[in-house]
Amino acid sequence: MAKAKAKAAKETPLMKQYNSIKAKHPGALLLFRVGDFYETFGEDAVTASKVLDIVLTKRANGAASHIELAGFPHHSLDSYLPKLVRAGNRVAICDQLEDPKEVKGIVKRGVTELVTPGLSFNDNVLDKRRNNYLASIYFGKQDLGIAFLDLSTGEFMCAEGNASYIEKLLQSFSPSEIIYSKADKTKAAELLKDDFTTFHCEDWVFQYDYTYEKLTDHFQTANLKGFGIETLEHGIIAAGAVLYYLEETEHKEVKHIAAISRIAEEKFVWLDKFTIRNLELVYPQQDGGVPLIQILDQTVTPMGSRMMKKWMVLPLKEKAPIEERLKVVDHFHAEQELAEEILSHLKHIGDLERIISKVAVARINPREMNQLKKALKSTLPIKELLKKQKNPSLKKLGDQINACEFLLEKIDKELKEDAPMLTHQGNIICDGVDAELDEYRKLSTSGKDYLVQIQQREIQRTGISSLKIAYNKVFGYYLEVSNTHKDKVPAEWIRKQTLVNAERYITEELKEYEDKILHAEEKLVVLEHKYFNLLVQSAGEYVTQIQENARILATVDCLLSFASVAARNGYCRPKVADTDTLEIKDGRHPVIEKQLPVGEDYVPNDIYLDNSTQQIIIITGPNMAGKSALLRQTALIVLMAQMGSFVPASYARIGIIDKVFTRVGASDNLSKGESTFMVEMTETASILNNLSDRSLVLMDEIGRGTSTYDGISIAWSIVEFLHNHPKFNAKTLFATHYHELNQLAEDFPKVKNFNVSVKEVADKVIFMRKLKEGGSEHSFGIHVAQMAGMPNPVVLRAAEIMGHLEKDKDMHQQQEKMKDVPKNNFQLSLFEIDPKFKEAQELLDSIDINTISPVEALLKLNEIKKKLD
Ligand SMILES: Nc1ncnc2c1ncn2[C@@H]1O[C@H](COP(=O)(O)OP(=O)(O)OP(=O)(O)O)[C@@H](O)[C@H]1O
Repeated sequence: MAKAKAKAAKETPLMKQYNSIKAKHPGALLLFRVGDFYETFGEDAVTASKVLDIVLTKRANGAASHIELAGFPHHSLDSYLPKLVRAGNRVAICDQLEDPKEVKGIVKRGVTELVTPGLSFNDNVLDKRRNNYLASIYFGKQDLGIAFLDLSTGEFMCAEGNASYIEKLLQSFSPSEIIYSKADKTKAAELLKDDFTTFHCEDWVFQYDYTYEKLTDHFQTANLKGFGIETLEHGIIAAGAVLYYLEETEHKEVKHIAAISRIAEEKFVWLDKFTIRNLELVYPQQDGGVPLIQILDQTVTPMGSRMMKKWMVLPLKEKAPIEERLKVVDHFHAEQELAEEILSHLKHIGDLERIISKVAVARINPREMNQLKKALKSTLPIKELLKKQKNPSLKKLGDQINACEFLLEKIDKELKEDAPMLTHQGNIICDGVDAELDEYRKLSTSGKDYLVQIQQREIQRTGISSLKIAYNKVFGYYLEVSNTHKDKVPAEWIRKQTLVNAERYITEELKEYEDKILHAEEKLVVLEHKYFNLLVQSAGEYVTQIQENARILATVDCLLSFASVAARNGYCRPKVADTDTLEIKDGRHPVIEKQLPVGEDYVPNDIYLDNSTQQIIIITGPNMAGKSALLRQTALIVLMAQMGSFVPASYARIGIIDKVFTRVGASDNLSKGESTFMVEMTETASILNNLSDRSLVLMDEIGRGTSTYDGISIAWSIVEFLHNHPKFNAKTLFATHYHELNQLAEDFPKVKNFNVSVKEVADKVIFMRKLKEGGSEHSFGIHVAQMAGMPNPVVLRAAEIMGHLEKDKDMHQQQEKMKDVPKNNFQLSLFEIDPKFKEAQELLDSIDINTISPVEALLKLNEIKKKLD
């Protein structure tokens, strides 16, 4: 203790101040403003020098010792800060809170912002085409609450549900940072693995009353009913914690967060986390892969691109909104000229959504304000064009746009077109806004001319032909008179200095101008700053309207993108219906068809599925035949249709799907210590436990990860389960190498066999890629091995072994054997499927038939009925 005190006493005052600020922000790298530099000390300096590649030095810390030091000029903050944040650091920016010129001794300093990966306004930290979400998770007893905030756009949402729903949302929104309560460290680690940057807050933050109040205080509402989240207890806790975290990180100006919404689970197709990944909707599974979004996203504004990402992970499942989107796409598709014209204006809009957020938090710079003007200017013609359309949705969108003409005019009148980025550079405000400002500007630019005028006038008045006006630091501007003209100096001039050949004078007029000139620049900066801030304030009144404009423009951008992609790629408008049939004619894979070598055409295929005659299709065919492509393209066509996009097919009738499950391809969990087979079974189990009557299930090579017999048996029993399910007829595409599974179609009427055809010509396989009815007889693995360039001896030897095995009785009779599988062996126990059946069974078991009265029996029956409802 005494030692620490002695050490503290020896520290320089600056380091004392540093240490006290640093102690308040544990876990953050502190950028400490000293003069024109941001300095880092100690371990922070070591980190900063490594991440930023700047020099690490040592500095004497009073008599205490030496300390590491690394710094950079303050104007480089914008380029260095993103690097620090992207390297996973939380960065506290500590600024000087007083003007050093006006303070004796040490200036007051304080943290003005804590930039974390999930909370940033900095354009260099943010990716234009992606939302930057901070997530907050509350672990309830059973369910979890979750909230997402994009501080850069003001978008704020919450939801609650079981762990798998939360996982799905995390996968969909991929937040840059997640906060949770300290007490839930273990649960969080289990849920989040190492996949996210996390931060834990104190436990007391995650309390219902506190968080509820935080939200109502922020939104200035009596309750949360208007946002539709009043009953989301867990969601509220998570969302309130986000607001606490904003305060903790010094984000106090957040009025652009004007609302919170519920992520309406019931409106969107359920895509489990494997499916979003397996179908490569927004991220490729492997480096260099192409996700679907790359094909569909031809948006021209950043907010359009961000909205597109949301549409991709949240496809709709209600007919009306899907139809609404499709009709607009159809309209743009038919009216290419209109589409082109709107696009030409949209291209000038820029990131209106993020710019208006910057207005709300007063972080906008003059150049961005000009971008806002440009955006408003381009909004107007878009509004007019939309209003003129016959399509009612477009008309409505046009009406909803607020052109903010008053603001546009104001910016136009007050802000200089070529205003620089930084306010202290001046040249921001137009002439005519303020007379005082105009005068200072005149003085600062033409001040020297005034001096020349004075000089000329005085030469004429006094006859001192060699009269000069000059400047020095000691007494400012002066008149210099050579000794020959000394006697002509007027009486009112004040002599300041005598040189060998000349004398120097000042005059009252000169001093007045000097004062004006010298301070003009300074005052100009202050006044420009003032009028710019007033302009920002005026724009601040339009935040909600412009946020709404941004949303509308983003929607139009996405729909235009769908239309242009459809035109470019020959897609057709799907028919969506509330039926249970799925019919696709000449379907193609939207990504693979783009990647085929020149001259090779994608072979289109038909798919038909329904719940009563053809519920499950077993697709056999050799490796490389195109089975996986077919499975994926079916799901992608369904999802594209339900996003509101046209689809790669000649005809598509989509009975709306509410859940898509995929068990496709090898998983990448191997590195996390789970075997391929275990992963496969976990994913399959999750599918079978979550089915619905409108599900689309894709299973590719189930059972590949284990021995043949195991694999066939598991695959067989899964198909039986899906077929015999007492409640749900999930439409299923089942791709397999095991031609033995073709036997299933004999026993189960809703199972049909198809194969992706190949031709064998002179010992070679030609892939026809055509889906045909019927099973296939054998596999073609050896031919594919040959195609892959396997050395010939290996191929020949494999063929030899195969011939030998085929002779083997047991193997040869496999297919025969499958015929003898005990029939209807599955007898799905109702009670295993749904817990409510179990409860009903328990009630039944508890009845003693011998003693129960008729009335009691009726009551019991009623109770059982209720349980099963
Ligand atoms: N309909 C098609 N038209 C043209 N090319 C196709 C078609 N379907 C697939 N292909 C091409 O064939 C390749 C292999 O297809 P896919 O992966 O679907 O085969 P597979 O039968 O699932 O094979 P495996 O059993 O080895 O996984 C694809 O990458 C694609 O390039």
